[in-house]
Amino acid sequence: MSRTVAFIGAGNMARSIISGLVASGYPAAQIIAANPSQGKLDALASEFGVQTTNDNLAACEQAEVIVLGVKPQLMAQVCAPIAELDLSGKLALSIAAGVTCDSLQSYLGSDVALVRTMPNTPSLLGLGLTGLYAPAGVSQVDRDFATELMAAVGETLWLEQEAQIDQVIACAGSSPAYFFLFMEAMEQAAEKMGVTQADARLMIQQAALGAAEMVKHNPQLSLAELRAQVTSKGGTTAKAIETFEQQGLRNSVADAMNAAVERAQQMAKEF
Ligand SMILES: NC(=O)C1=CN([C@@H]2O[C@H](COP(=O)(O)OP(=O)(O)OC[C@H]3O[C@@H](n4cnc5c(N)ncnc54)[C@H](O)[C@@H]3O)[C@@H](O)[C@H]2O)C=CC1
Ligand SMILES: O=C(O)[C@@H]1CCC=N1
Repeated sequence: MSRTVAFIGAGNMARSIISGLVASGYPAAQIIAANPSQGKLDALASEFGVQTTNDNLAACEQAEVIVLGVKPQLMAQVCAPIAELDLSGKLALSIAAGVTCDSLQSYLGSDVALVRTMPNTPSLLGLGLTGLYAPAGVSQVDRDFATELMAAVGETLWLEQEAQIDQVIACAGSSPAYFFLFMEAMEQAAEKMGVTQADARLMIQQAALGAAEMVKHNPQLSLAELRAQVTSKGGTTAKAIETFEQQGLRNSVADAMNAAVERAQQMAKEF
């Protein structure tokens, strides 16, 4: 049976998960979205038929699972009143970057079982990826429920060490934005060539979708082999790739991913 899930903070990421969950058949009546702004709640209620409230505590009392979906800097202040409730038997699932299990446990107290996750916004379409980590002592039933919940919106990856959550941030949590940036840069370059914005967007969208599907459907081929299939000797792609390599694309990507990890580590000290 589905457990009642309260989303505390119903912003971009929570909305993506809610949308994916409802699309996968999770009963909307067992999802509660709690957020201060009425506009977001009204949109969630009309789009997905979920319950809504601006009372975090009422939502947490009603729910068996509490998804903490607020910004990391608000986590301590949002958890303080929740910790006053009887949380025994409840599962808290955090989606926040840079807030450790130790911090979460200190904010919520020891009665609650904790799973720390790192999802991403493609969950909206059921195409997400969520990294999950739970401290020792969290029951298999709770681990299985967390897996079931996040598997409804995409792939799941259990992690042995909490520090691996920061790797998931760099590779999957933050990375949809890297691809959007790349596509944005391509769109701008295409427009400078005289392509209309609509045509540029369509071409880039199809190339990105097709490339991702080719990766998915050809696990036997390395990414370098897939690239080689497009790259005719002495041809156009070779020139484009040579330009990326000469301008240090690989270093830029590595620096960016390391910067994401470092920021997550820094946030873990702040929040
Ligand atoms: N956006 C993304 O791609 C991802 C975000 N995350 C994590 O998800 C969390 C939320 O991020 P976003 O959804 O991007 O931010 P957001 O700003 O869109 O959502 C946060 C929501 O919390 C609400 N809120 C503020 N104060 C509150 C309170 N006292 N009680 C209840 N709700 C309150 C805000 O009104 C807002 O709707 C962050 O901790 C972030 O690290 C994790 C993975 C990916
Ligand atoms: O930018 C952030 O901090 C959050 C975590 C991963 C994606 N968005």
